[in-house]
Amino acid sequence: MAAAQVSPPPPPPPPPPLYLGFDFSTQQLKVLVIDGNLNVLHQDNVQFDSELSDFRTQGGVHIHSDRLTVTSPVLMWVKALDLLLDKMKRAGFDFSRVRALSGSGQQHGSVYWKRGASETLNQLSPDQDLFQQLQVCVFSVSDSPVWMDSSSSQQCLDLQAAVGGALRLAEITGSRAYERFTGNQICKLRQTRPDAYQDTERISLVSSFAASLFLGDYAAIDYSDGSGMNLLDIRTRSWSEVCLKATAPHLDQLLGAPLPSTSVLGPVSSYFVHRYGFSETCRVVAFTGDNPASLAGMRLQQGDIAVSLGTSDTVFLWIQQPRPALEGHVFCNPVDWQAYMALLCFKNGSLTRERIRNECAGGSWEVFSAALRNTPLGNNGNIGFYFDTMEITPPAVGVYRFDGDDNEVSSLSSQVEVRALVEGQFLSRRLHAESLGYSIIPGTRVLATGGASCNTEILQVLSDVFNAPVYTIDLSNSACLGAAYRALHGGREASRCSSHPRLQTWRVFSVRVCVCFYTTDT
Ligand SMILES: Nc1ncnc2c1ncn2[C@@H]1O[C@H](COP(=O)(O)OP(=O)(O)O)[C@@H](O)[C@H]1O
Ligand SMILES: O=C(CO)[C@@H](O)[C@H](O)COP(=O)(O)O
Repeated sequence: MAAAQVSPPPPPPPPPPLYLGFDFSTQQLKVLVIDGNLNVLHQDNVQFDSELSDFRTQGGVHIHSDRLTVTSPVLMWVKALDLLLDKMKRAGFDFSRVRALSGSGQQHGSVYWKRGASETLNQLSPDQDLFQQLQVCVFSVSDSPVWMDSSSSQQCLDLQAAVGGALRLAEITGSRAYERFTGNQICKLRQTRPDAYQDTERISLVSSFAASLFLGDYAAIDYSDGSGMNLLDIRTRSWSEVCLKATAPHLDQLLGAPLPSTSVLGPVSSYFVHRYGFSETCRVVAFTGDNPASLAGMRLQQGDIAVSLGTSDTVFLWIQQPRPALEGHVFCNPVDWQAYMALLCFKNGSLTRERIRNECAGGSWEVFSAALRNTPLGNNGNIGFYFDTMEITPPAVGVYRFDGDDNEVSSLSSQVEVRALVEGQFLSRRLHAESLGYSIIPGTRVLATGGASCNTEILQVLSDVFNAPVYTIDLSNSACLGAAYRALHGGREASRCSSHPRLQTWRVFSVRVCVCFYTTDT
């Protein structure tokens, strides 16, 4: 008699796919993992100063002796990626489940690939880490200029003169000439280091540099981060001939063609497949700037104002039509290619708060927060404006303190100084936003993110000064989250859908008392 046929049990379903978002920001490299239901499953980071101390950065950068030039070692970013992926591997992370990855980078910074570098990128051996293979002969400039740099004033003046003035430049590129914007940095490099420039075969932004590592090939610059270069025509979304010509000959060949921020660039390079076990089908979605990625991560809606408290403080919002001005920036929108985002950037943000914390609160955020709790809203009229380094908005430097009678004073008591700083910072964010026409009206939501947004006392001051409720989500690195969302949606419009579950997790800080606003010219 024939034995009864027992069919084997069905194979277990494959584990659900995952999506990675990276953020190459000023002080650290971060990663965040989500599943297809947008649940955050894992987060990790590498701090540049402490975990890569051989590079001797402070706050992720080197400030040069002229106090204007600010750079970061490009190999530090490469080594940070080795370290982060090794940490994840050691923690047992299953890279084979990653269906797509994307990322963001601090805006405006530039990376210069040496002639022949693309071959090295194409032929990476999985037996060695990226740092070992990229440390020689791959970068023509080892110290990348970053967003904190303000050493290209002459190049800014020249560019504005060449295109017909500051407002004309703003009409084309979304911004008047700014020192940190990449085109002016490229122009300065060409003039001051012609040999290094001649030896360059490709120029990337920090975001497209990071995407290139994953792709094993040069990644395109996306429209949104490309808007921070003073080179892209934000309406035609192509390089502006007049700006290119004024910056460097044949620059378009060094930059490659820009692409929509939602582009899928291709599969991850075989290096990552063999070294970490990524699937060959894992896709790399275009990387973008950290502020554009935050806009995606915070799911900004029309009328919302986002305040990012990272290394820089930024204020940004989603806009439908560009209205470039002499202050602030208009970038192409990273989520909806027909829309735009407006942004103001303040250089003296977290690092200035850290200085005052060190001087007035013994280096403790807890003591700093207690000072905010123990001082009254409005600070009895005491106020301060702290521009430790040349500010971007407004272009000013120095520390200015005023007492309740509006007299300039040289010092304030510790607790009063803490409140004077934070109120002064947020007052400036509000005044500059309003002077550009961003209205804070009943119903406006202020959405806070970035490292300092974990501090509830700071958020309370933000709410009081903006006279509006401030919302946060339960994690402060919205750039990473936005990058993971962008990976998940793989360039699809769906990333704009408003019925997002994370909206349920916003926490609100409400206005305590209607603030009596200061009158000041700053
Ligand atoms: N508890 C806190 N209170 C205020 N600020 C904080 C707190 N924790 C971290 N920060 C600030 O967050 C900053 C880093 O923010 P983050 O968004 O991670 O920066 P970036 O993305 O630019 O590297 C630090 O410089 C620090 O001053
Ligand atoms: O220059 C700008 C925006 O224009 C900065 O916001 C940089 O993008 C750096 O971002 P963080 O590291 O401070 O988040």
